[in-house]
Amino acid sequence: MWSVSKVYGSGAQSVTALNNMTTSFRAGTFTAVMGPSGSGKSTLLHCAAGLDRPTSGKILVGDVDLSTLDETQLTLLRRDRIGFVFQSFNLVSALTAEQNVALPGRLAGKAPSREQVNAALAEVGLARRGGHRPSELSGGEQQRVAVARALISRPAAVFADEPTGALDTKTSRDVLALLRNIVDRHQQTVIMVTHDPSAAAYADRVLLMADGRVTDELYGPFTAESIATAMANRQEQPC
Ligand SMILES: Nc1ncnc2c1ncn2[C@@H]1O[C@H](COP(=O)(O)OP(=O)(O)OP(=O)(O)O)[C@@H](O)[C@H]1O
Repeated sequence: MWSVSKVYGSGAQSVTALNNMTTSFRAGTFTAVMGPSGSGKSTLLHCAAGLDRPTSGKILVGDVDLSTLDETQLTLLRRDRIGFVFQSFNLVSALTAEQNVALPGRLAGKAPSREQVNAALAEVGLARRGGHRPSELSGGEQQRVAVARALISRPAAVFADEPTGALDTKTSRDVLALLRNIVDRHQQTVIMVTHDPSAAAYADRVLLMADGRVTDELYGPFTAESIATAMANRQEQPC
């Protein structure tokens, strides 16, 4: 994305969520996006994933300039090339876990086989829960169904917004290991917003944001401590 700005509202009420931001996400890598509340992390994710349009600037997914796409084309691009693991934006409540996992493929006219669906659910440890609806699953299990859905359609990029925010430590580690796995084994690209240094430690790179811009980039391998220390040091620096 190049020189991207996103302004919500207008006049005195306007909020600049992204301020001339330029960055890129290399294919087959795992990036964590961190920064204080309100720094623009979710807005970055939504714009980069084609869920929202920037006010100005250019966003390329592969060689496609998102601003040249109409709503239908944008929907198709999201369906075919992008996976989402969002807390608030997850599963279709009327469908079973199996049906949720199969849904993107079915919508794209490439319905996965029962074996593929079962293999994806087994990979996230839910082999026996395929017949259950989201309301019958815990938060962590629902999140793992969302990861299975991202695994099965093999989108080029997977966007995750606080994917472990509501999970306990053990379940968080499982979900993060799954995200790491889709990068290492399948060369998919993962972009994850998190507040948690131990979640960010699974990434190859950490983007630190403040006031709608990238203020720093850190490169792994990381530990939770190394990220926490780097963030604390930057906060202490005078502006
Ligand atoms: N729909 C909206 N209308 C008006 N302002 C908005 C809207 N969405 C976000 N903002 C504002 O844009 C700024 C960036 O928001 P964003 O959600 O991207 O931050 P964030 O870094 O993800 O924050 P958090 O860590 O709290 O989730 C904030 O000041 C927020 O209040």
